Amino acid sequence: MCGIVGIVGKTPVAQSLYDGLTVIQHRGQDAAGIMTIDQNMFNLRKANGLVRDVFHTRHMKRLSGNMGIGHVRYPTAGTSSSAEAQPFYVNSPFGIAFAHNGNLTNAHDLQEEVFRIARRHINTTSDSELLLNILAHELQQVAGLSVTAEHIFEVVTKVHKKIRGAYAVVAAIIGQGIVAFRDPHGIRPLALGKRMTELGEEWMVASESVALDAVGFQFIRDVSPGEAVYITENGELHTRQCAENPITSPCIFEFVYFARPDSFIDGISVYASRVNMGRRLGEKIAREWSDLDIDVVIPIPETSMDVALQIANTLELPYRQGFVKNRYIGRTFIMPGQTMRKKSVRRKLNAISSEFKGKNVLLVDDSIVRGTTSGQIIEMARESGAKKVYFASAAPEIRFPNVYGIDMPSANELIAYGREIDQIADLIQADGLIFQDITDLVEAVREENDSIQRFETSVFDGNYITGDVDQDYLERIDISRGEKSREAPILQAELSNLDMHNIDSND
Ligand SMILES: O=P(O)(O)OC[C@H]1O[C@H](OP(=O)(O)OP(=O)(O)O)[C@H](O)[C@@H]1O
Ligand SMILES: NC(=O)CC[C@H](N)C(=O)O
Ligand SMILES: [Mg+2]
Repeated sequence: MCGIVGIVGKTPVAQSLYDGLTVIQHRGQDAAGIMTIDQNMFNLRKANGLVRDVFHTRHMKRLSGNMGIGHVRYPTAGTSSSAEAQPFYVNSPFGIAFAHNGNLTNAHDLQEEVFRIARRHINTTSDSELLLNILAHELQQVAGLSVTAEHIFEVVTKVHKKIRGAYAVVAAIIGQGIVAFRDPHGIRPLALGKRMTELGEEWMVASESVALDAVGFQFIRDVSPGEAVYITENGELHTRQCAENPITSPCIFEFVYFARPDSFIDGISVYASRVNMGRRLGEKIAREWSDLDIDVVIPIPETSMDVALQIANTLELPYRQGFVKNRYIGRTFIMPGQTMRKKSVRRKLNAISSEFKGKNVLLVDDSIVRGTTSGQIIEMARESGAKKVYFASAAPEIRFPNVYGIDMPSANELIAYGREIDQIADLIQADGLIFQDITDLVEAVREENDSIQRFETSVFDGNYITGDVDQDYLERIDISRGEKSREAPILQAELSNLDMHNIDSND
């Protein structure tokens, strides 16, 4: 679920890009990068790691210039190699730096086309490098010695026709400006903001509005699904709808888990949607478990806290913090590899025994995906002396792989795949287990903006809105990206031999 930022400023932008990336760090913990443009030169720093570890003072000094883009990566295609960290770069036409959040579903077909039609070489297995080369090829076809807004809109229109899947993109074209666009379904989010300075207007795009807040940009609006935004290096804004049939269908998992609660996506407060999820799930618990003897509601930090508090309010039960989160450990779900995810749960969360001893507890999480967290947390609650442990999930059962930028390529890894609720409860050792209904989840989010008719809900119902995902496709990604394929260390080592950058991004 990577995060992207881009700024066209009047003064150096590196610090704002850095600060913007730190507040969307929750979208990707594997790699980070910033590319700026100064006097007709790109400056790049990217590497594996968190934002605070990748950029040191010496890198920040090198990232001069008033225009630039940044990325935090959560790999959902290709490998975790630093060669696939973003931004990516191509030298023609003009020189383009590029960052992408999402996942293409027709990357396989495009790969061949890029070589056959454009004679372009892709040096990684990243779908984002592919997308950059398609964009570059189309720009090459239309632009002369400079780029106009018309060129950009023509190019994005063509790109929409060629590629399928989820993409929110920002690209900086040297000597010209920054272009940003969102796929015609608007699966991944993208917000536009403005900052007034004495020297004039500065513009920023970012995956989440919270990144704009953090660096003093005022949220203007979401980039519409299918729309392209072009900001010239002088700060003129041009926008146009470039998709023939845009249908707003944002990914519902952004609201369940990915986005920060203080962000607004497509006019919806992520926080308010989570409170609604809590209310609706609380009502379901009251309806279906009226005879249950719950003493206390306890959240599983961090994302479920807003939901759990509302469940407690709805059920008129006490809400207590039974687990303490180690603030130096990030999100476990977006870590690569099941071994690392499993180990991290206990390092990340520790129980306060007194909150469990002799009590019947209702544990609340935003979602149960592989069951890594819930299984271990229930064990911890019992070790701490809980009498009974009930479990509630603010999202419905996740039974289908994700192909749009969440790393769940294989149904077999999902604990709810092929299982009924009581079988899942047995596996995680819960005394009772309840999931939100899909209609309630959708309505909880829609309550905040009922003009949105549809959400991307494939992980719950197997309905892939881009219309190009069939069983064959799912089997292919299962083989290429499933847990087994990632356990092949040779592949990783071989690929890191190809860590080549034509701009210095190292120390
Ligand atoms: O069933 P699983 O495969 O364990 O996945 C679901 C869990 O992973 C996420 O937490 P995470 O630790 O990533 O982040 P958080 O601190 O934001 O809750 C999510 O909030 C659930 O707790
Ligand atoms: N989660 C994402 O947005 C990832 C972007 C891209 N598919 C990558 O793997 O680098
Ligand atoms: Mg969690």
